[in-house]
Amino acid sequence: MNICVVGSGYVGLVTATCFAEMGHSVIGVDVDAAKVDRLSKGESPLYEPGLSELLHRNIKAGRLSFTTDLPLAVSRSLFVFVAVGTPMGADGSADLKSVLSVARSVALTMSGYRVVVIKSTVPVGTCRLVAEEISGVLDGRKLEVPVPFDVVSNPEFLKEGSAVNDFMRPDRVVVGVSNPEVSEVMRELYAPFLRNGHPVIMMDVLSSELTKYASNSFLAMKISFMNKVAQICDKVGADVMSVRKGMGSDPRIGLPFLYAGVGYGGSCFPKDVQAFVRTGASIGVDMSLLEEVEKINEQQKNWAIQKIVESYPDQTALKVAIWGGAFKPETDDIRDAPSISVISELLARKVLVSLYDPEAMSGLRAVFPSGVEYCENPYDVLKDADILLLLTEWREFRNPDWDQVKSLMKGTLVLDGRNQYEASDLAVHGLSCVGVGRGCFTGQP
Ligand SMILES: NC(=O)C1=CN([C@@H]2O[C@H](COP(=O)(O)OP(=O)(O)OC[C@H]3O[C@@H](n4cnc5c(N)ncnc54)[C@H](O)[C@@H]3O)[C@@H](O)[C@H]2O)C=CC1
Ligand SMILES: O=C(O)[C@H]1O[C@H](OP(=O)(O)OP(=O)(O)OC[C@H]2O[C@@H](n3ccc(=O)[nH]c3=O)[C@H](O)[C@@H]2O)[C@H](O)[C@@H](O)[C@@H]1O
Repeated sequence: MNICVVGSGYVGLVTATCFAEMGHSVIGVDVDAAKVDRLSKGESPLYEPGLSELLHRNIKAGRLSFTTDLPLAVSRSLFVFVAVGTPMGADGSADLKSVLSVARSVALTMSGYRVVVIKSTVPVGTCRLVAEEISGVLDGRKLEVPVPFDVVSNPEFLKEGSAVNDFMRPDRVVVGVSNPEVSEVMRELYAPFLRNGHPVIMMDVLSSELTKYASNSFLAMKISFMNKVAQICDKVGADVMSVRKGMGSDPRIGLPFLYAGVGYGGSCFPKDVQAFVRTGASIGVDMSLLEEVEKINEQQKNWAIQKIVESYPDQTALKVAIWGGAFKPETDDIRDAPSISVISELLARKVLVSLYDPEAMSGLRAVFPSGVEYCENPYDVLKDADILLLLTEWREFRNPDWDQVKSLMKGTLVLDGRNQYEASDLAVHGLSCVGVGRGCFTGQP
């Protein structure tokens, strides 16, 4: 089938590449000419495991191309996937400027039936707005025979760092349609991705739009809940990792997404929780539950600073070495990463900061061009550091050479913001480890 995907960011680029991998003819569109230029040469502008290889293969096979020319792409495609950004607006609601501007351009271009698929995360009711925008523009053109079209909601659930795998093997695909005839083509499109029995869940458009916000908000709520449990654990001397196991083994609760840490970040949870709160407010539904989720997350981002101040009330000439700056492992994305608030606060306190991250350093350099010493490997950051602070649980930080760590550092404190280490293991090497929600835990059952 002929598909165009508008927006070539984390979602759009993965969507375009994976559809091409399934044999479709795909055109990726973006307004950013420099991005399109790099993509046309087969260079991925973002780090996502497995993506570069698929990108190369499909460009070479002639199934995938990129352009800034939206009319050209729409003229050649039956499906127009919209995967542009929906950033947080000034009042916390989702900014739909890009989505609606794409809708208008599509309307001005399409000469025959098109399926416009909204993949961007958009508030409930947006597909209706998109359809109105398209019809309005069509009316403006006073066509004698109106061009038929369908607007479909197809929220995306991929996670950064495993985006290709999530798209190629989704747990489920949610599709919201207002015209039952379009369900069949959507099922056909996704069938090759769902060979393992996972379903395409068909529903009405409003429920589909809502499913996306309900899912992200629920996941954010699980994390904030565990961060609250971790605060209790710290006070009473319990271990949040044991509590997680005990709770999560109940299948009604489940183990995933119960990790306490330095707070959730990324381009989606923070903005989607806020947007969902705004949706509630706009229709008179009290969303204080989610306001609390957000408040707990903001507090949690301060965890490292609190621990540093407790151990070093005077921070004169203090040096903190940081491992990891990306908002999670396997990505170069630093949007709303907890590292940004931690580093800002450390610099405001005149603390010396050194940092290593395998993929996110160029992004962090743009945010903190001075004040942070960037190092090319995890051990260089440790020279004369008083504290080692783990903010992102990259695999390469899992089993470091603790003797080397100890010999390079001036101090002995390891702040484990992702609960990757056992205090008793580090004690053997002369290091004291403080985790999240296991601060008082001695390692003795
Ligand atoms: N990043 C993620 O893991 C996920 C994101 N989403 C949602 O998908 C949407 C896109 O997110 P990302 O891919 O992360 O954003 P992104 O910021 O990485 O990419 C958006 C792209 O759209 C382009 N763009 C903006 N306006 C355009 C226009 N008028 N015409 C053509 N291109 C345009 C931008 O230049 C950019 O390359 C958002 O609504 C987000 O909430 C959904 C699931 C996962
Ligand atoms: O809409 C989106 O953009 C996406 O948002 C999240 O995906 P993503 O933000 O890429 O990454 P996650 O793995 O969900 O992690 C988000 C944040 O939560 C943190 N987290 C995650 C899990 C956990 O148990 N504890 C925890 O603190 C991570 O460190 C990270 O900062 C969702 O998991 C995806 O399903 C969704 O498609």
